Amino acid sequence: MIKAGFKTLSAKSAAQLDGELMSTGAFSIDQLMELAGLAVAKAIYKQYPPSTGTPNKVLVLVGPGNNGGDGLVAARHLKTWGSYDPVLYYPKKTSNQLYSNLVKQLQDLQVGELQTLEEVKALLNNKGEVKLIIDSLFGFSFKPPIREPFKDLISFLSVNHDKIAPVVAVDIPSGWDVDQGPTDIDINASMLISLTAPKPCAARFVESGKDKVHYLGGRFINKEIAKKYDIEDIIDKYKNDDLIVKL
Ligand SMILES: NC(=O)C1=CN([C@@H]2O[C@H](COP(=O)(O)OP(=O)(O)OC[C@H]3O[C@@H](n4cnc5c(N)ncnc54)[C@H](O)[C@@H]3O)[C@@H](O)[C@H]2O)[C@H](O)CC1
Ligand SMILES: [K+]
Repeated sequence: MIKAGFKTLSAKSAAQLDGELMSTGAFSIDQLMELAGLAVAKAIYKQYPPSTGTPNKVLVLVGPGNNGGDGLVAARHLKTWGSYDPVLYYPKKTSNQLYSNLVKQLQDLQVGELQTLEEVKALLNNKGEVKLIIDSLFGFSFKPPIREPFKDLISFLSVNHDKIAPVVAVDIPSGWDVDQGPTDIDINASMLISLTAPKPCAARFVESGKDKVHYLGGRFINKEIAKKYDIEDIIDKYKNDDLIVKL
């Protein structure tokens, strides 16, 4: 599908491609998530380079699925690089070993965690403290309408978007329909990092304002798979050793 000058992958195709990579492609989810999260951190560093002095506080909103996992990996890289200070809000944890490992790695790096939505709101109301918000709540498996506590969280971000830090959406602006785009709840992202290939809602994101910034990351598919899913044009945007590309 071509929209806004780039080819897109529907929610259904994205899930199918993901499954194919991890079956016949012989990738593990850990590998894909590491590359996806690294791309998120790299794109953030490029678009929002840290200011000197105290590490820049980044609020990482972590959802219950793999989109949340990408956020946890990105948080680790940002913390390791030293000039960012990520803090997590991860209200619906799973007991899956992959996630407990990612959380343990962050705890070992002294990455803090907020326990309640009230704490999140209080932190964001403290004007200027948080420099960036990572939206790793929902990706291509999200099905509207949104449930709590995420609805309250995104509504707060939406209502206060002109007073708080910019939101960087991982793969999908959370709350949006993957194929249709905006719903009645808008996280008001300033930047979107599409993983593997943009989904149809990315076209709506780009059209929603001239300041919207769009990156591509998650460089893990070969030419054969790109051809099968008709996304060769988008994959060809990477040059040499690029891990991310600004679209
Ligand atoms: N190949 C790739 O591109 C890779 C992408 N990655 C990332 O993974 C997500 C997709 O992950 P998945 O686990 O399939 O799902 P989500 O994270 O989107 O969310 C599922 C999660 O959310 C719950 N949920 C769904 N709808 C709602 C709702 N209306 N309200 C509340 N909760 C909802 C659902 O129950 C699940 O718990 C992709 O976008 C990329 O970011 C991989 O990291 C690497 C490979
Ligand atoms: K997201």
